[in-house]
Amino acid sequence: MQPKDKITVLGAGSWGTALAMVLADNGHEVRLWGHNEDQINQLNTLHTNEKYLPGITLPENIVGYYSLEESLKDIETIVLAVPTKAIREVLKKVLDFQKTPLTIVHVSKGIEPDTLLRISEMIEEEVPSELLKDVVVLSGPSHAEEVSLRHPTTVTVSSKRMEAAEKIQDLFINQNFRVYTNPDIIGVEIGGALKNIIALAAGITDGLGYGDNAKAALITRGLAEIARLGTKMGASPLTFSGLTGIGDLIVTCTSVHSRNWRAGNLLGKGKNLQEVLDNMGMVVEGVRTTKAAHQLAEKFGVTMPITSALYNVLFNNASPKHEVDSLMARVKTHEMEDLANVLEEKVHE
Ligand SMILES: NC(=O)C1=CN([C@@H]2O[C@H](COP(=O)(O)OP(=O)(O)OC[C@H]3O[C@@H](n4cnc5c(N)ncnc54)[C@H](OP(=O)(O)O)[C@@H]3O)[C@@H](O)[C@H]2O)C=CC1
Ligand SMILES: O=C(CO)COP(=O)(O)O
Repeated sequence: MQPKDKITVLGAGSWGTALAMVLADNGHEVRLWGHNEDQINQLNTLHTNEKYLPGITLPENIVGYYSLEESLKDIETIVLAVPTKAIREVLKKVLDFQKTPLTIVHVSKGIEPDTLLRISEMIEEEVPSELLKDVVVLSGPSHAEEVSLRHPTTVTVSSKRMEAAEKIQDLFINQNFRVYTNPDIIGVEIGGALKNIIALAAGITDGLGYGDNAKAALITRGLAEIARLGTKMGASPLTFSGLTGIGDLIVTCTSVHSRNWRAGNLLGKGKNLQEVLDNMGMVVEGVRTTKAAHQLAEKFGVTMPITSALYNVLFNNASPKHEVDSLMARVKTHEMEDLANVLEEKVHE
């Protein structure tokens, strides 16, 4: 039997709450911190989080905290479950109180525009090394709505130190929530962040009424460009055929739970970006990540046609249909570029 731990989850949105439920199901003492006092009161009195997981009853061993300081008392492990753009702000507040080293498990999916840092790198930049024991990422095909119903789900954890990843694997794993390890932290973070771009694009083509051929093309060619950039950044190509690569890409491009797919769908139906984001009520990470990936593609000299097309729709007011037409009219090319290069070299030998 795994020893029971005390864990604080920072961020009482859909994913923070669903992961708190997994930890509570495993018998841990779970503190769920959120910055909305009414929501925390509801959590402690009614054991629900109606805004983010309507209709779900939370286990009673999840205790809501509005005071960040209280929530961090005697804690060695935190799960950071806020949108990427809030990470630095929340970490700065944590550092106002924290005097002992933490293991930080981050579960967000994004890349920071302009700095072009992955989330583990942002954490390492914000938290002084003497207060940071390990950074672990948990990622994979896992919509909060289904995790909260205890439907079978698989995810992957990764860290620079495998013992740290294995410890977090033990904290979360149970009959409904299977956790794998993978030593490739770059690949795990890049796959999780960039699949949101392709999910926005898949939503757009669905909104345009293009159907399954277009979606299959986006998933496959999307994975090709994610892997092309990821390997240039130091990831293992194999990671992209795993849960945090193709796995998360499939779920996000095909599920009605996906906020990125839903936002894309509305854009494809002709809605304006600001209107879509204002009405979503939850984070749509792919918008910022498209900006970051566009910058990364330039920095690493990598061709990312789907990302560029989406960038034009989101930030240059381009028409989605025009961008799809342009993608289809690109200069003809090989499907397997690396294989084609090898074969061409052989012909010339
Ligand atoms: N939902 C899912 O199924 C999954 C989500 N993820 C990732 O998890 C991360 C969080 O997403 P998710 O929980 O879905 O997002 P939600 O939009 O559901 O919730 C975000 C939560 O973060 C809170 N928050 C936002 N800004 C701050 C801040 N500055 N300080 C404190 N709290 C803040 C929000 O509070 P408020 O309501 O007051 O705004 C809300 O409670 C994202 O990176 C997402 O990609 C990963 C896997 C699955
Ligand atoms: O990452 C997710 C599922 O694995 C959640 O995706 P969305 O943010 O698009 O809902």
